[in-house]
Amino acid sequence: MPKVLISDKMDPKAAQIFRERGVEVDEITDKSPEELKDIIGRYDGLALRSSTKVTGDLLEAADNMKVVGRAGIGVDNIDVQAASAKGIVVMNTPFGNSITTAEHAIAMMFALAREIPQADASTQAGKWEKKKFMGVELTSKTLGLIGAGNIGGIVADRARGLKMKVVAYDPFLTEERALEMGVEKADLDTLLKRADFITLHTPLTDQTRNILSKENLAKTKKGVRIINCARGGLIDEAALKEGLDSGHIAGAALDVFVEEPARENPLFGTPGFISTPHLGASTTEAQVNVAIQIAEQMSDYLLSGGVTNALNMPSLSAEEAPLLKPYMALAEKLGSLVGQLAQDALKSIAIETEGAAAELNQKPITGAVLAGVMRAYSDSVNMVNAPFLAKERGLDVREVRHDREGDYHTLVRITVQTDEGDRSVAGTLFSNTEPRLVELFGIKVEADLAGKMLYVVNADKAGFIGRIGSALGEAGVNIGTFHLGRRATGGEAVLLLSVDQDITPELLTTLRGMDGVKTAMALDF
Ligand SMILES: NC(=O)c1ccc[n+]([C@@H]2O[C@H](COP(=O)([O-])OP(=O)(O)OC[C@H]3O[C@@H](n4cnc5c(N)ncnc54)[C@H](O)[C@@H]3O)[C@@H](O)[C@H]2O)c1
Ligand SMILES: O=C(O)CC[C@@H](O)C(=O)O
Repeated sequence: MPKVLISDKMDPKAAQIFRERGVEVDEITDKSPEELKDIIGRYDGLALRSSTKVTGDLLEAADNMKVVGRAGIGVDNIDVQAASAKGIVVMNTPFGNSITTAEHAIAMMFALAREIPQADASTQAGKWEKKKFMGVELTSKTLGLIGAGNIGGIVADRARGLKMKVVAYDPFLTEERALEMGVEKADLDTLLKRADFITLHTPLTDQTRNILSKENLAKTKKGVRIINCARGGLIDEAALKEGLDSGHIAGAALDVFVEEPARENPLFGTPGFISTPHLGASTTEAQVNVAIQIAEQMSDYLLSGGVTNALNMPSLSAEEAPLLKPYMALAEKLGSLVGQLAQDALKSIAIETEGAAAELNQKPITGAVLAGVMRAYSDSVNMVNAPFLAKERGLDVREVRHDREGDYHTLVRITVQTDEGDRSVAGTLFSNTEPRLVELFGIKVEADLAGKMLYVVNADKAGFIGRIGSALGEAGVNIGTFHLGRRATGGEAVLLLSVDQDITPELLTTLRGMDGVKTAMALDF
């Protein structure tokens, strides 16, 4: 009988379902990382919320682990890459707590507008300070929505019901979807300039970390009120405190913090600041939803191999799995490359297969491409829900099979339509197992997409490669592999380098300033 550990406080329904389905279950919460490491080897599955940190170090000791299940949305407490490397499926419950979290953001907005926590504390202290608490109305105010996915969409809907105007910034939001949501699509600077309230609903990624930086906070309207019920790290907390202290920011409500549990924080006690201890998902309804869903999904996988809402694996039958596995790795890498490189809202994606690839079930390949593309924008996307999300957001997805064999015995090509035109990448499998990029925006290359990489587009000029090498060397960045391609001698050339250290924003600025460089970007696979 498979054995599961529930390591965070979870609704009792989860344990009940595991037992009813024939899975043995232990509920052991509040263990230190060392204590957890000592016992993790006994379990086939780990069910958790946000407290347990599933690090590479913990997974090293998880010798029998087959599935890690997050009863919730964000998986930033799970090292998905390390789990995948160990063949452990990671699942989440992408929709179970969305309404609850959206309602928490709206509650925080009301609390800020009317200073309810402060007025409550003052009244209960016997002060009756009627003149002190002069609020603002929400009606007719502009709500700036950063991140217009599941939760952002529900917040927008509720805010419109409150007669607010909603302006949304989300690179993945199409005009059509914005229209359907009744929101105005805007760039970040416009949103910052116009919003009376700003609410954040993005995952924490390299692109969203400090999205409300000191510089961006300075661009906001005087008297703005800010809500974060998504992830700590989206706002520069020190800059937020400065803004509150100076009076530029009238109020801020945080449910999430850079360091959690946030037992101490410089923001505590700042006038205009209110907080909750990561309660976004904490309602009876949401906790029952996510507990039931995760226990059912994990039991299915452990008992019959059925896969639902996995972040690192598509739904597959037992016969297809071995044939499709290398193609899905290729498809996800190509999708991830396109997602990282295309910085505009994508309008359409065409997934073409040639040769051996065209003989296979296209759905898992498409799912893997879409999951790769959208992982740059969302951490709740997976190979199962990616096609559904793409459709919901108005993204046109086309699958084209070509019977002909081209230069390669098997090929997957992805073409995306962006505001800047069509862009296409293609890859093949070496020895039928090893994914390789063979074409990048029309330029022939040959590269493995893995780990940290640097992408540079430059004018093909003598001495350029030496200068790039020196710039990386001076920054202490070691080059692992070096791939080069060009359209024509002296024309546009691309460099794809795998590197051992992080490409810092400072290094990117240096590279972008070099003579001949048109684009320089850090990529991660
Ligand atoms: N406080 C809580 O308890 C709680 C509960 C549930 C979810 N969350 C968090 O809320 C966040 C959103 O959840 P969701 O279900 O709406 O996710 P989602 O994937 O449906 O939506 C995220 C949206 O962010 C957008 N986005 C990505 N990068 C962006 C960028 N650079 N700028 C602007 N937008 C960007 C995506 O395109 C997507 O539309 C997640 O991080 C999740 O972990 C917190
Ligand atoms: O489990 C929780 O309480 C928080 C969950 C939330 O952060 C999520 O990402 O789903």
